[in-house]
Amino acid sequence: MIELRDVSYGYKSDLVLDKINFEEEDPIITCLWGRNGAGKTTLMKLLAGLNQPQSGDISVMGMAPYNNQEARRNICFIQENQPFNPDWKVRDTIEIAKGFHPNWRKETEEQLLKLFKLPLNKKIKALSKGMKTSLQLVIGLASHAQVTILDEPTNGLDAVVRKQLFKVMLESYENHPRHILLSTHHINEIQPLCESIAVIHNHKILFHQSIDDLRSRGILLTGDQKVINELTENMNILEKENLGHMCRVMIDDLYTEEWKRTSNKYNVTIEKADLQDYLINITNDTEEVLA
Ligand SMILES: Nc1ncnc2c1ncn2[C@@H]1O[C@H](COP(=O)(O)OP(=O)(O)OP(=O)(O)O)[C@@H](O)[C@H]1O
Repeated sequence: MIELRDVSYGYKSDLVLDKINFEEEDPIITCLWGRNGAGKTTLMKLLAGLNQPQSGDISVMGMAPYNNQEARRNICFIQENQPFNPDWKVRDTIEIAKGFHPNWRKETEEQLLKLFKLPLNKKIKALSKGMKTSLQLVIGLASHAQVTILDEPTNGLDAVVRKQLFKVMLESYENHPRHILLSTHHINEIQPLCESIAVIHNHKILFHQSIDDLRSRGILLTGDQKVINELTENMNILEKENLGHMCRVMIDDLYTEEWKRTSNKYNVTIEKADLQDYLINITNDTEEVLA
């Protein structure tokens, strides 16, 4: 459905994406995770055909998206600050968006409008941040575009609405599978939705894998420093904190039954590391983490 081959892109002399490769063959919900400025929006704009790669090839449903109206009919890209006309009403904005998306589904539109309680007669400039995000989501999801790209889709939404939104999004995806790419830097809230995750770091796709596999990575061990040092020798230590003669470390390994047995044997406490903390640590290039 989407494919990027050796794609590079930068702004003036700043390289953002360096010969990246990324592919999703089937309908799937993918989370694109990266730290601030990692290049998530840049990648999304390339996929949406708003920018042209400086080298490499992009294919969306078999077509290069840049400057290609036919390819763009398959794509709905909702940016973080969607440039809606501030003087349009919510109702008009939805009507105009409909014209760009041949797969538009009225029932998804109505379901989401009800969920968000959006005031149809209000002008864009009079909407709160959460209302603007809600409007973007109505368009993004009701478009039923084969490739739906949502940049930071939950900004400004409260916890209750976010939960309901995820339910609607999953139902809509299950009834009408399509590729949904969501960017975030808060994986914990979005991970129940996603089947795969791609992490951008240092201009590259650091990894792209199933979210289930990622969930089992990252272990926290707490215990006597000497014992922990021996247990973790030659391991990739992501974080270390000394607490008197005790210490607590995060290691990059699978949280397995074997690790549980080992920690029990050596009187060391073992916990599964929080996913967001794990991602932050594996994308932390500063030396002090390991001090
Ligand atoms: N129009 C632009 N002109 C110049 N530099 C830009 C432009 N847009 C983005 N950049 C730079 O490109 C890099 C990647 O930005 P991008 O917005 O793609 O990252 P991001 O992962 O979406 O970040 P965030 O999570 O903070 O939204 C950053 O260093 C940013 O400053």
